[in-house]
Amino acid sequence: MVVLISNWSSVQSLPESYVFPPDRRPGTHEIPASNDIPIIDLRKIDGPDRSDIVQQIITASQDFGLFQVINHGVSRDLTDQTMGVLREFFAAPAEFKARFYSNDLNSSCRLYTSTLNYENEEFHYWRDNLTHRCHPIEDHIDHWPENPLHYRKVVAEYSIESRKFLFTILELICDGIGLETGYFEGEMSKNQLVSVNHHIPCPDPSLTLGMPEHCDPNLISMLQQGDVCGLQALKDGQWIGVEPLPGAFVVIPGLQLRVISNGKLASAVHRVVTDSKRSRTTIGTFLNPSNDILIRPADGPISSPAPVYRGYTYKEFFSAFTGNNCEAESTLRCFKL
Ligand SMILES: O=C(O)CCC(=O)C(=O)O
Ligand SMILES: [Fe+2]
Repeated sequence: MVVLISNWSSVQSLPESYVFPPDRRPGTHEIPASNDIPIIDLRKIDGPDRSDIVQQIITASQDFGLFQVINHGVSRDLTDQTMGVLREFFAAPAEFKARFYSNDLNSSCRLYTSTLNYENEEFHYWRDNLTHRCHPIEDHIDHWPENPLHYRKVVAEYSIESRKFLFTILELICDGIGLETGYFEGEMSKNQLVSVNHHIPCPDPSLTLGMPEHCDPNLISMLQQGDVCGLQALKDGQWIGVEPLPGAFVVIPGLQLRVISNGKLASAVHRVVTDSKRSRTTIGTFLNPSNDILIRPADGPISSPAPVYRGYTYKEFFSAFTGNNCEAESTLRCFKL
């Protein structure tokens, strides 16, 4: 069994297998958190300001492919409790965590380190990951950790609330790009994952990464960052830091939104750098289409004058994505008309 980094009690120097080739290292140049990343306030979503909020979301998705959301309606109590039980999970004894070790994409709960391809990868990423399948909850919850106390109850409530939040954002996007209400319901968003990244303090953040540069291949993602910096997004060829705002969610439209919007919405390229002093835990919630659903640019003005991608099943897309080393542009080229 692979050794999780969360099982290491103290690491004085970066093991060789985590040292990236020089051209792929993040380096020592400090990347500050950017004030430019749009922050969308949902407080007035039910009043006359709704159309303004819709416009802010569309502009942020076009310009950055990523934005932060405050006053999103998920209680601080719940986000804090969820972070609490997940951090306790990673602090638990190695023997307890070993029960969840798996790299099977279909398992209801899987724990692994670096990537699912640990055995064959050239170098490792500085992270452990625990992914829960969570929709419908009753199909999966019995396979989630049962410790610490209330773990299942808290993570289940979080997954329900985060799903509601993502549907609120998707409805606003529907309004903004002229799709009928409910376009993203059903098979389009059938599979939901709560994916937790945990990074222990890293002896040399300049030499390694917590997650590679990537776009999310799914429909849409949200992230609860905790309070340690690490997420960076690529904007106009430069990396910019995404500030961990207390209580905020980061939203990242996935590549499926890019295709459905006929290329009008962007999906930010992002990566995770490590921290030398503090451990970092983040909670991602991903909505994914079901494997056999047909994805294509939506009908209507959004696809005018003509669709630029052909239709495909999500299964086909995902297989092209992994076949293209999870690189967004080369994957999308396979579906360009
Ligand atoms: O942990 C983070 O800050 C980002 C995670 C992420 O990009 C992902 O899981 O796809
Ligand atoms: Fe991501």
